[in-house]
Amino acid sequence: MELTRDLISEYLQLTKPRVVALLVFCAVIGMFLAVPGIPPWRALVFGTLGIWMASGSAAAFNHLIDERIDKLMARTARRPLATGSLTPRQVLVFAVLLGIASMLVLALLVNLLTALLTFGGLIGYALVYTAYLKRATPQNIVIGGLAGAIPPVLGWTAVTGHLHAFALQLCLIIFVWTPPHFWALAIFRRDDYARAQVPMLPVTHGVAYTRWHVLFYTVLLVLVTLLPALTGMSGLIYLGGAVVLDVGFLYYAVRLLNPPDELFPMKVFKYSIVYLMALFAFLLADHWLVEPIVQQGLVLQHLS
Ligand code: HEM
Ligand SMILES: CC(C)=CCC/C(C)=C/CC/C(C)=C/COP(=O)(O)OP(=O)(O)O
Repeated sequence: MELTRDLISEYLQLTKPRVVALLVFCAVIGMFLAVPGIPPWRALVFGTLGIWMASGSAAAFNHLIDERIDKLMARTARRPLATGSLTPRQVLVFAVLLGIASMLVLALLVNLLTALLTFGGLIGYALVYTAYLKRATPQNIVIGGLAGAIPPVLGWTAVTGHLHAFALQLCLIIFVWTPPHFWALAIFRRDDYARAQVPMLPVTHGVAYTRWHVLFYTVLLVLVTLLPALTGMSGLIYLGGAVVLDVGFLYYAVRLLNPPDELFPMKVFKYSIVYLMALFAFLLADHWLVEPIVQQGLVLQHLS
């Protein structure tokens, strides 16, 4: 019994459950923003399940491909492959089965476009980012970030069956958010990356250079997060929330140039996660709270 529980927890760890939880949260918000009211239950349930399984499969492939690196880094040394509690064969079988199951769910129970785009995300993260970019260039996470940014688009297409510029705005937000999210952590963990010879920006170009990059992308992020309000996708509730969150991120990014202590980059990293979660929650709150008022207004206009 104890053994089974341990085994389940090892397999669960392969799916990077906390990262994937935020990815899926962003996808679900994409679903809600795509239509007025509650999206059809089929897209909601099977779309969420399929995107969750595909992301978990991509994460398991990442464990498999990164076994050597993960063993060398303190942050990842306790992962199932690094400790030997699972074999590469077990991880491969798990990743392939989860990937196939996700494609079947999405293609048969949601729609083909969502299945294809999700497959793109899976390949983008597991192969393009992990197997190639991560080892090849310090711009790895900028380009590879596209795979992690796609979930709101997947949510949107799961509900509507087609792409929309509004969904691409959400993708752009996560895309630009990824560099400050990751480089803040990479500054703190630079010795890990140096030991494993992974060419992350703080290792190849130094910490000072990376701090300025965090600030540059944070400024870009502030501008990009204004887009939903400027294009009429979202209203004042979103804008108010985004501005407050943006001021917070700018504060952290500027302070990172002269950090008060060694741990400060981790505070920036943690803030980035709260930031994205809250930003997407504001998108949903705005959509839900404003939409009935707009509809009521339209009805009143129609009656008068
Ligand atoms: C190429 C893109 C990305 C890179 C390189 C990256 C990198 C990382 C790394 C190295 C960690 C630490 C993980 C750990 O210690 O287990 C992490 C944590 C995290 N990332 Fe990212 N990330 C990326 C994209 C994303 C995206 C798109 C999301 C969600 C939308 C996300 C959400 C999170 C969350 C929630 C955590 C905290 C996990 C925990 O507390 O265990 N990341 N990220
Ligand atoms: C289908 C679909 C939408 C796929 C999503 C892919 C996915 C799980 C993206 C998460 C990004 C992430 C955790 C990158 C870190 O990898 P890393 O290897 O740099 O970090 P590590 O050192 O912690 O393994």
